Amino acid sequence: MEVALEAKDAGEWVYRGEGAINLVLAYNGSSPDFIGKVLRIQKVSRNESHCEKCPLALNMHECLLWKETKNLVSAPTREIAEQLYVQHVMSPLLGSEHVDAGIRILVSREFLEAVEKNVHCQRPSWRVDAAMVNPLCDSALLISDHAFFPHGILKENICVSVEIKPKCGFLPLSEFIAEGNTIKRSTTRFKMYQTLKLQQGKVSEISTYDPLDIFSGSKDRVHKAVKDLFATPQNNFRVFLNGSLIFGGLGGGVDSTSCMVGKAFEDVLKCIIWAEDGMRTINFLELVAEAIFRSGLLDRLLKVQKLDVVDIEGAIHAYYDIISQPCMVCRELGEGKLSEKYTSLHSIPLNESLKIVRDFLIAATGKDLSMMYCFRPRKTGDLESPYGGVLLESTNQSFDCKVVGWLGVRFGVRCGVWWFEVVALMWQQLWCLRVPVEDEEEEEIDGFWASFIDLDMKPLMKMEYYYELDQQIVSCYSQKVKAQHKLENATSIAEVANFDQSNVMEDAPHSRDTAGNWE
Ligand SMILES: O=P(O)(O)O[C@@H]1[C@@H](OP(=O)(O)O)[C@H](OP(=O)(O)O)[C@H](O)[C@H](OP(=O)(O)O)[C@H]1OP(=O)(O)O
Ligand SMILES: Nc1ncnc2c1ncn2[C@@H]1O[C@H](COP(=O)(O)OP(=O)(O)OP(=O)(O)O)[C@@H](O)[C@H]1O
Ligand SMILES: [Zn+2]
Repeated sequence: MEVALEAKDAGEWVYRGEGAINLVLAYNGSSPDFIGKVLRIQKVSRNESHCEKCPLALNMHECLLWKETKNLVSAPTREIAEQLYVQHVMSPLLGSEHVDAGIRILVSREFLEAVEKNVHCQRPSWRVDAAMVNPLCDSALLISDHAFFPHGILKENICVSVEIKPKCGFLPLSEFIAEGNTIKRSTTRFKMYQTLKLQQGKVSEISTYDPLDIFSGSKDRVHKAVKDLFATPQNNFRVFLNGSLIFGGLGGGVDSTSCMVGKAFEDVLKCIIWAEDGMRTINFLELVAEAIFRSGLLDRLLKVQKLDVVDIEGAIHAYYDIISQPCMVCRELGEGKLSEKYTSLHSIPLNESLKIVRDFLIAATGKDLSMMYCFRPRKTGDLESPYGGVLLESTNQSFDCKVVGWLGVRFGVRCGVWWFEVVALMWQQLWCLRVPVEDEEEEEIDGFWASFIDLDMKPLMKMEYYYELDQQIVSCYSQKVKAQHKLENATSIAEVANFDQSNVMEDAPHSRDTAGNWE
């Protein structure tokens, strides 16, 4: 592989966003090889005393775990293994038409250092404090820029894209959930985690978003989810206009840099939603909900997430068997409390333990990925679009059907007289775009373009962390519920007055009573 990017190229790459592990740059130059692409560069934590070259390939136990997946264990570096994981594990599960595993290209150290300098002031400060571009990585991932419609980043086109990180969309049923953690069966991890995040200062307010709504399959609940995401975007909702963030936080988490709010967002939507003032945001959110609902993408995603059948409280036991270490969880429970179900989990064949943990980690990728939906209005009078379109004769407004068909529907609602005309046209177009896929299912690809991003393989060594975090989340939330009950039941005014909620929250529980409930 020849070095593709040198220091002189750094100026053509602009900051797009970042997560905990990667920094993403969009291409702003004129090379046909890079137009329509983003570059995903690995970061390194500032806490690490020295930068390492990108870590070597999978460790021994990971090789055991992924041995059945084509070429994964023989990959010379972890980065290549990760790319193969997207290609051979996640893409078949989520649909190859919605996943781009990307290609790796060589980058020089000088390129990475120049990029680090160039983007420094655009990065959220807490992300800067936490990590920097790893200058010792010699390659980066080149992926399709999902903020734009495929096959055409034409300067004159307007493209609005929406990024959603839906998180875990189901309540666990696992028999391995401890009695004291029963609350997990009725309250989402997302909701419980909000309490802990607030306490740790990772978010500034509790999100109103409920992942069960977006995965519900009910149009009204999907619409509610989108409105809630808009109200509390955190790192779950972002909107880009031609690749520039116009709504949501750049780095996620506590950073709530809403680049545009209220009137400003309403105004910027003028270029895509042709409705009267005060109605554009509402219409836009309905458009997004409609796209999510019709895409069916979340049904696929939910299946992937549900590969986690036994929950971390079951998978952790299988993990210790894989790494051939004594199980810390069973040890902590002690002889007296050790349930038969855990001991039987330790006596299953290794292949079954491997499957449990493998499926758990695939599901973990599914619970952390994001989706990008892309919308584009058609230029007035342009009937040559490769995507087919709808012409609203009354206003002479055309829509690229693959992108914004549903805008037409909303427009009809607002302007009653055009309603029937638009709906009739829409159905004709949508029907044309239904395509048969394997196993005779029908998949709808109408109205927008949708892709999955951030499909990283989760390291096996994160299992203990997952277990600890899960316990912490439940314990913190249980404590809050208990405190609320106490408050509700307080009979005397003095008791209410003396109640100091912040003390309760700061004093996060770490022990259980004899029934296994959090104290
Ligand atoms: O555990 P969670 O649910 O907090 O997920 C982590 C995410 O936190 P979130 O709650 O979405 O803000 C977290 O996102 P942020 O850094 O908070 O934006 C990462 O996505 C992390 O994955 P990785 O370490 O980058 O591979 C995610 O870790 P994984 O659990 O997916 O390994
Ligand atoms: N292919 C893409 N097209 C457009 N934008 C992208 C693409 N990939 C990533 N981004 C943007 O860059 C941001 C960071 O990317 P990504 O989520 O892959 O980073 P990460 O460090 O792996 O995240 P996490 O902390 O969730 O693990 C995304 O939130 C998204 O806004
Ligand atoms: Zn055990």
